[in-house]
Amino acid sequence: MENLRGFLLRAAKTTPEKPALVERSADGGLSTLTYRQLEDRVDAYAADLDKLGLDTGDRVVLESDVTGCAVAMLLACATLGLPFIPVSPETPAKRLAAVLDAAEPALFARAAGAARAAAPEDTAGIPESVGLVHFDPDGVHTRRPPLPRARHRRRVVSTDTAYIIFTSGTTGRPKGVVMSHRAVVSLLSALLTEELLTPDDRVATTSPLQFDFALFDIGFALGSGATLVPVPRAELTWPRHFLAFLDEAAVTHVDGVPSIWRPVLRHEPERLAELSGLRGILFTGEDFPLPELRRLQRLLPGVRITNGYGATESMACSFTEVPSPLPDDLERLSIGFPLPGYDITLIGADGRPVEEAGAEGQIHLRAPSLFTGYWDDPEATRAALVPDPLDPRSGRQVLRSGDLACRGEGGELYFLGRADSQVQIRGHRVELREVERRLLELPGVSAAVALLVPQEGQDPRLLAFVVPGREGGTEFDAEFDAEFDKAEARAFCAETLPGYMIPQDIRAVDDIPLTANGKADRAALAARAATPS
Ligand SMILES: Nc1ncnc2c1ncn2[C@@H]1O[C@H](COS(=O)(=O)NC(=O)C[C@H](N)c2ccccc2)[C@@H](O)[C@H]1O
Repeated sequence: MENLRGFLLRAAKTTPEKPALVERSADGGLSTLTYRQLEDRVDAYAADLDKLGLDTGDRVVLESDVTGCAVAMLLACATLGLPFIPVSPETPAKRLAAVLDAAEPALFARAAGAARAAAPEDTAGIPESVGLVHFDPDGVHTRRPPLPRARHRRRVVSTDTAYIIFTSGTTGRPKGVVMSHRAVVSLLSALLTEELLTPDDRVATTSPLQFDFALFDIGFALGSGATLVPVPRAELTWPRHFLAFLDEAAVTHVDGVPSIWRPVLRHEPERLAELSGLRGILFTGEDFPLPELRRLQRLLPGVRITNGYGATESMACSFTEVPSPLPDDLERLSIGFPLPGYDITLIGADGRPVEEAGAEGQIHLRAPSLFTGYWDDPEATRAALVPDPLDPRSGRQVLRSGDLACRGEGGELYFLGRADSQVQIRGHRVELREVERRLLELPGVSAAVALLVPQEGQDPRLLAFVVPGREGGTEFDAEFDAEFDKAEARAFCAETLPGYMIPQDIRAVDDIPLTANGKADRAALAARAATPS
């Protein structure tokens, strides 16, 4: 029976004494949780939760960083058929309120020791109707029991909801991506065939629990019988501490979005090169700027770098090894081919399948891990889960991804950007990623973001921000800013881009503001752009 708990705790039967998690302990050392200890904690939590009288399908908001207790709590929820909704302790109160309002959970489970748990009225922001518990290595502690409810306890089946990830939908109302046990287990099982991990691997995970990259890492590591090593946020943001932690925990793999490497590449390239035990790096979520990727490869020759592509609505769909070394003339990374048992059709603007190489189409995904739908939003669901364009009468649905792609000569896929990021300037379609790619070819630039800032009654302004990154990097070298010649940069763009795609303003910045999940925060850049440079 496909259930997240069964799949993630398989190793408890075969190698119970192996470490499932290695994490920073309160005394500053490292603590280990074996698969048996993890399973015992899952069962203890499940017994405590069961006493609260929740019903199959009742939602549990799980507020925590990625820790052994959080993994045990989400597996306890999976055991009882309680969909969990992961949120980070840093989630702003307003956003948390929006998620609680949409999800109407029965219970709020807060990691003891988290900042908000220490607050005097830590029930603030949690509606009276929602129960509140704290959890720690000793168990689940009830602060406020959930309201009594009619119970229709039933068996948990594989199509039941394992979790709901609320993404900050562009419209402001958070969209809840509902994922079933079967969907998650099928993705993780398909991934096992890629043999990216062995049971001896120690996988550092760097994403917040609210990002499905963290849930993927938990499933990827534990499903492989390997060891999960959560990197504390406080240590992730300091390059020296980050590298020291990876070394101390003898990490063999590091999973994270591209931006986690920017500070390390700039401030500690030498120490990075000394990481001896590293075998693999996996990134996802957005393009990895090629200048930074080349430097990472040069510093870590022999480390396999994998480009994971996909959306929360299917968790993932392709994993492609980055060529090593990257050919000098390589312009963009491929997102390769879908996992075994997955299939992608590119659909053109005319609604017909795109066959020829180089032609652009929207990714439509056939997969066993498609999401159930958006929580309480049938309209958004219908827009994303559409009839199979190749077989409309079959009743089968495919994910209309919103991503554009084309195929190379060998059939491999290239991500071309979001369909909704197609922007128009003076009636011309602007491909923001084309602008970014050209800026990345400018000597001394290591990252670039292009964006359109709408203007009242006028054409929107095309702006760009670039991050300096010399070989061997140093602090934000002031002379870069002084010498960074905007006119020269614009002329450089003009050599290959049509006039309407040349940024009207290009600014050198020390860093790119990031979203909670570590992606470039274009909204923050647009706001920054509004202030005179
Ligand atoms: N490798 C990429 N290059 C370039 N743009 C990308 C890429 N992976 C996504 N994206 C973009 O990010 C969107 C999905 O964003 S998301 O729903 O927050 N999901 C993720 O970012 C992570 C994803 N669920 C995942 C988790 C774990 C393993 C693999 C993939 C995609 O539609 C793409 O636009």
